[in-house]
Amino acid sequence: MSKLLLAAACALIDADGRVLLAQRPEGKPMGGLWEFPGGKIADGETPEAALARELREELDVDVTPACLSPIAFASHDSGEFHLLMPLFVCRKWSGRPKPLEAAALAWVRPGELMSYDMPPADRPLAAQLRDLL
Ligand SMILES: Nc1nc2c([nH]c(=O)n2[C@@H]2O[C@H](COP(=O)(O)OP(=O)(O)OP(=O)(O)O)[C@@H](O)[C@H]2O)c(=O)[nH]1
Repeated sequence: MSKLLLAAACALIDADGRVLLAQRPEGKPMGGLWEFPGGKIADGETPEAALARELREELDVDVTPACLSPIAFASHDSGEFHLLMPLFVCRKWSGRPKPLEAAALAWVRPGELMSYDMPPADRPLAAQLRDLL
């Protein structure tokens, strides 16, 4: 098996039930694709702490671990590494999301999630999220 890569991702859900997607910048692997905000879990970090850090760095929003609910996970082999990534949902945060690292942000209705071009690991997650919301 390729090396395990641990990451964590979060679906922020707004009051209208829309999901926040972030577009990966061109020049990064999978540039241009739409993903859930998040990133790699550092050594010694919990998934929740990694997400709180990443959401602050990427979006300038603050979340508390108590507001993060895990709903699904991706287990996907890219050839180069095997990604293991829990997906959390979060309905309560502080701050207004800004694209500090993403090329763009989009608030997406659950029924439209599958029309966004996403990394392969995300497609089953998006389908589960759509069915859940
Ligand atoms: N954040 C995030 N990463 C994802 C998703 N789907 C997916 O395959 N990944 C992969 O998970 C890994 C971690 O993501 P990342 O590149 O955002 O992590 P990071 O911010 O720590 O990266 P960097 O510091 O190397 O730029 C990457 O290989 C990324 O391609 C997703 O929905 N959200």
